[in-house]
Amino acid sequence: MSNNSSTTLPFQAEVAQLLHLVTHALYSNKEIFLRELISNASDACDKLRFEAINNAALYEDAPNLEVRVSFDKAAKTITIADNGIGLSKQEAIDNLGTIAKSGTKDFMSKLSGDQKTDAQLIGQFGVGFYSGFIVADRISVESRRAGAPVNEGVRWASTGTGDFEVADIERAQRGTSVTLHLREEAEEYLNLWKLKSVIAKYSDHISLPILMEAEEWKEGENDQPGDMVKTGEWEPVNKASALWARAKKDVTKEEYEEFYKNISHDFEAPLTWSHNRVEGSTEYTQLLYIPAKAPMDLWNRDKTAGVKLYVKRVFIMDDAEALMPSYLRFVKGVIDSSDLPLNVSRELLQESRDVKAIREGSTKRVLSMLEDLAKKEKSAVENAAGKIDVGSGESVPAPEPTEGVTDVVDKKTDATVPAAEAAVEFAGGEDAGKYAKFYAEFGAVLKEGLGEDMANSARIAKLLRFASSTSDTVSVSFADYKARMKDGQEAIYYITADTLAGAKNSPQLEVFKKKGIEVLLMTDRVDEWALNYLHDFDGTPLQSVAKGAVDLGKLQDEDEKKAAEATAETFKPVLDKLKEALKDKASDVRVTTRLVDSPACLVVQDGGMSTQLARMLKQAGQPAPELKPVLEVNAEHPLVKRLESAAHFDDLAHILFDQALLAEGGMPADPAAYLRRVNVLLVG
Ligand SMILES: Nc1ncnc2c1ncn2[C@@H]1O[C@H](COP(=O)(O)OP(=O)(O)OP(=O)(O)O)[C@@H](O)[C@H]1O
Repeated sequence: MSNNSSTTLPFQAEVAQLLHLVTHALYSNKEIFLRELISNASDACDKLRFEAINNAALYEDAPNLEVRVSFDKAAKTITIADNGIGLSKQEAIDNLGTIAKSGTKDFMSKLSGDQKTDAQLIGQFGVGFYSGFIVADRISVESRRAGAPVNEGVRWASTGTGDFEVADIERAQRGTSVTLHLREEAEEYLNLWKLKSVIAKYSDHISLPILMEAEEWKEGENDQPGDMVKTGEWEPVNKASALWARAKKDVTKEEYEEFYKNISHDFEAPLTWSHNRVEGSTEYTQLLYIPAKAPMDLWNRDKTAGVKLYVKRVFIMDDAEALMPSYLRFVKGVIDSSDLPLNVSRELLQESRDVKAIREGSTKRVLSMLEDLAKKEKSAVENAAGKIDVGSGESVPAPEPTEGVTDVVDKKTDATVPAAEAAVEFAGGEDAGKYAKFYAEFGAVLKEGLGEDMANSARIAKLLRFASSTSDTVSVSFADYKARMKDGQEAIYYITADTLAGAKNSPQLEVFKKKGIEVLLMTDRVDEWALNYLHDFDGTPLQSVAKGAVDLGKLQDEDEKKAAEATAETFKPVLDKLKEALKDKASDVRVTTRLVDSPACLVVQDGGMSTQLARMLKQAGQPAPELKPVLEVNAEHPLVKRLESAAHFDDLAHILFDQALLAEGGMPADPAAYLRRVNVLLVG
């Protein structure tokens, strides 16, 4: 293609769709365009700095990286220019005409047409460059990639409708300048003060200098009114120091929150954060945030990373798994190491012992943040209940000594205050309810840690919360449960089911209810899998009430046991007949004491896969073993008693089995046969 020739290309379909939405849904939040474009400019400078580690020539004759924001009142334009890595023509076509993000289709399908919820979603998705079209009806970009010849510049222009134009240009400066031709409604931004205040609000933490041309007042001549005129001097308008590198006392709550919004694309403030300088064999600064809301791609395995690794302020990578285990994939933030080598490949870094140490340290830090939130919540609840437990060390234990960690300055989430003081401070304060909020959003993800992070599984177990037969809200910890255990109770009992109602009304629970024994109700899909990895809590075994024979240990009195054995004996002939009738479905049939109101239930062998998990695997198209559960019958139940003299023994036997299956949310293997049998009995 010869110089100056211009080509028109269509946007990828998703871009065209997104552009339409962006301009409409984000209109009430239009000033974010400046944040997005400055953030791109800063990323481009980070990329140059990284590439220049091995190729200093890329700096050409301009080693000072910076972003310049300017405006032209007469032409009604704003320009954001950087001297970063720049774009080649092909990169401009690829990056400014398509959306390369994974999960784009999924995201598009979630949009509802409701502006408010869509705005939230789009915000999370990160519209980046395209946000310019909220305020501009035309954008032109001029760029040259660092190191490329002057005649390999590119101009990209679009009105943000169906297509864009690209042309070859000559461009002396490396880097990119983005010029927004403002819509009439956005002309308020043609004002130094306005632009400065938006930059201060959103981009103060950007570590590069953001420069604007200074203005001064000039008196009018010949009776003309005076005006502000540009002086030709460029002045920094941001603090230009990486926020995480500043001392805690110099960073306000608002700045921390704004930085979070910037790196996460979240509209909502985070629940909490922790900012520390870690000293020891590996030295680094960590600024880690817990979001208040789950992103829509929380379940997307190859989602974009939340934690970025810098080495001495140079952005290196955001490989999620290398920095944070997958069960903490909701964490956002920055880690800046002062002693990792800068000039090694990303692949090598992922293998590095230092990176592993950083990952371990950061995992521990996140767990302490969560423990902290949980403690604050507990003391708030206790105080609300009038149990002021100041400084007992119970509600707010002293912070664990973390070797080699120095607090950068004062406290935020890091409990550097003595326990007693902390308990008073937390009582019912703004932290009340935060852990519950966290748990509702991310509890199911956290549970994956039981299987994924054995080293921390005891800490993770303490952070888990469940509903129980005495509490519908997901608020019961294993420790709460243990504190309420009955004298002589030897296990923590739980049941897994698809729904809370299913769990609560499960026949397996009947004897526990009768005896007033609490049972934890687990309804997350991940529970069954995660619980496989947790055999006990603090020395007390965990026991599924749907597995193995019911064993209430010392809670079952001798008389009951004797009576049950006697019933089993007299009932033996019926049991044998039942076994024979159900030999294809049940691995065994036995009399149980676990039922009170129901005639029968299904259990699996101890250590076996539950019927619920097998069902889930099947639904997910995974191979699942054909399970033959044990049918347990309640010999006191009238329906079971009728078996002895039943004319339709076989039908009744199958009905008992299928009903037990239905009661736990399963489906008879042959529903039509089930109905036929019920009908035979109804008319008979
Ligand atoms: N000033 C710039 N200099 C160089 N490349 C840029 C610049 N602005 C954008 N780009 C390129 O265009 C791509 C798309 O930008 P866009 O803002 O849409 O998304 P992003 O920055 O990748 O993602 P996000 O905004 O979610 O962080 C960028 O990844 C980058 O490659």
